[in-house]
Amino acid sequence: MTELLKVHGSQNQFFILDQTTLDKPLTDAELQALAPKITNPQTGLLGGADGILVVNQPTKAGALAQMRVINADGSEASMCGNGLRTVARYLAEKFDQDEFQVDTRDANLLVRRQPDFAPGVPAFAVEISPVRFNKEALPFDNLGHERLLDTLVPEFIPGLRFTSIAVPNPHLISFVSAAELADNVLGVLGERLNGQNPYFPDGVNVNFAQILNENELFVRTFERGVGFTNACGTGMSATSLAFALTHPELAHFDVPMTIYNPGGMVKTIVHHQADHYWIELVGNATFTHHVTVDEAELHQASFADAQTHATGEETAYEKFVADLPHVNDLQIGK
Ligand SMILES: N[C@H](CCC[C@H](N)C(=O)O)C(=O)O
Repeated sequence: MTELLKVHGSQNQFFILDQTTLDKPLTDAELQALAPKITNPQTGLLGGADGILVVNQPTKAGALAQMRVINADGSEASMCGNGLRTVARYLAEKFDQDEFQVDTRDANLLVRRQPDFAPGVPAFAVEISPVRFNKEALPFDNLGHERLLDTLVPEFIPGLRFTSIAVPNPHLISFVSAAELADNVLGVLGERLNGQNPYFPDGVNVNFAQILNENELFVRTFERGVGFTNACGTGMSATSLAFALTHPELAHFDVPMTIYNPGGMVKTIVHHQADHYWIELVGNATFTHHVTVDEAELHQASFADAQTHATGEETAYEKFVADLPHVNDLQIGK
C-alpha cells in the first residue's frame, strides 16, 4: 500500500506523491494520466485538487529531494510556490530538518520552517527563483514588445496595463480596481491566453491584483493548466515583485508584504541585488488528509479503493482565515 497526502497552501490544494516510497515509480505517462482523474472536482479524490506534487530523489547536489509539479490537466510546470511550502513541511518531518534545499526544475531552492501562522497552522518560507523578464524565459509573440512592464496591451484588455515575469513559471500581472478584480474579465482573459492564441503558445498564469495599502495586495489568479485557484504562490510572488517595480512609492524591497487571496493570506519579501531578484514566500503548509491506496491502482490512474483519513488541521486553518480582513470581501471559490 502507498500513502499520499492531501495538502494545501492558501487552499491551493495538491496531492503529494513521494515516488521514493513506491516499489516502482509512476512513469511520466502514468502521472499525466493520473493527474486529471485524481484532481477532478466531481469525480476525483476528496473533492479533487489543483495538481500533484511529485517527490523524487534529488538530481542536483545539495538538495534533500526533488519536487516536480503536475498541473490538473497533466501538464508539468517548473515551479509551484504554495506547493513547495507543503513539500518543504513533508520533507522537514520525513528527515527531521528545518532548513534545506529542494531540487526544482531550474534551481535548488532554500526552504525554512517558520513560526506557526496561527495556532495549528504550520508555516514555511520558500525561495522563489530564478526570476527572469526576457522573452526566452517567458515566450510571447505578436505584441511588439521585448517584455511587458506596466505596458498597455489593448490586444488583451483595452485600458489595462500588464507586466510579464517568469519565476521561473510564466506570469502576467495587472493592477486593477476592486470591480475589475471581482469581474469575470480575468477568467475570460485566462481562458483566452491558455487556449489557441497568437500570444502565449505555452499558456501563462494570469494575476489580477487590487492595491489595498502600502505593501498590501489582494491577488486573484487564473492558473495555466488548472483555471481559477484559491491562490497561486508563484503568482503572488511575481505580483509582489511587479508591485515593487511599478509602484515604488507603495511597495518596498526587503520589507514584508501582506498578500490576501481567496484562500487566505501569505507574506512575501522581494529582494534584489543589482538586477538579480528573488522572492521569499511565507505561508501555511496544511495537511488535510492521509490517503492509503494500492500502488498497482495508482499505476492504472485508479484510486477507487483508497482509504482517506482527515488530519483535523483544516479546522485550525479555517479559523485563521475567518479572522483575516479582506478575504471574506471577495468570496470566490475555485
Ligand atoms: N499552474 C502553474 C503551476 C502551479 C503554480 C501555483 N499553484 C503556485 O502555487 O505557484 C503553471 O503552470 O505555471
